[in-house]
Amino acid sequence: MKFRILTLFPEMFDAVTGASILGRALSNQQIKIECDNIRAFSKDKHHKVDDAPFGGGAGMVMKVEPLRDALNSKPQLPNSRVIYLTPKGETLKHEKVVSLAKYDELILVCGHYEGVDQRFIDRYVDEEISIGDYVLTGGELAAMVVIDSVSRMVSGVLNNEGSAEEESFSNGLLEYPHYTRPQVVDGDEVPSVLLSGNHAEIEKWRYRESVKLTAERRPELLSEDQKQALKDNFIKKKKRVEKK
Ligand SMILES: Nc1nonc1C(=O)NC1CCNCC1
Repeated sequence: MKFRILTLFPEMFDAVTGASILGRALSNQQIKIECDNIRAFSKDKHHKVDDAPFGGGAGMVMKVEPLRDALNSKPQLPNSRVIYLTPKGETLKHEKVVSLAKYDELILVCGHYEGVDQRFIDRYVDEEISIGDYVLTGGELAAMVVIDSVSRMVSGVLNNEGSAEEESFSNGLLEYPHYTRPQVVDGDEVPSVLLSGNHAEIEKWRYRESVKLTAERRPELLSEDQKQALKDNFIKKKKRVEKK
């Protein structure tokens, strides 16, 4: 199993490679860990990898180009999977760990700041995974959890150590999609409402996107009112379509 990590802090992974079980698995070449520093792929003279969000709001968003160029800097193995670590992702559970262990290569994308431009996710990410419903300062620790839990499934890595228990939990809505400059990249555009400057509309759009995304991925997180609002909205849209 090869783990490739796209990160701004490769030095953080020294913590994993020195650990006992994983350290042994590395020296036995049962697993391989390779870090690519995203900042090295910024073409900006200040090595910028982030920018302000379209539509306003707090924080910064990671740009598409440095991430894309870091990902494309090496060929992917035939049986490879690109995973973005984010609270919006599917919560990592045992079944998922087992299924990830079947790949030859996992490419783990570690975000920072408010998140990553949605267009990178849409075009390059195979799967979004969360290690739990809390917010970390960066995706690196989540990547280490994936490396640790999946490595345990690689035959020969665990001699006779016990197996772990994982539980999931849930609260709140999933975040709306993020976008930042440039306005068009690889032909992909930013939703026009975010360029409107109409903060009331932007706020409504962001809430609707959060409820829509949560309904798709974590319906158990929705309150009864939110479920009813989605149903009402669906019926209204259906009636509008039928009238046309
Ligand atoms: N929980 C999480 N499971 O995977 N990643 C998680 C996370 O909190 N990522 C941060 C989200 C805010 N931006 C920096 C990264």
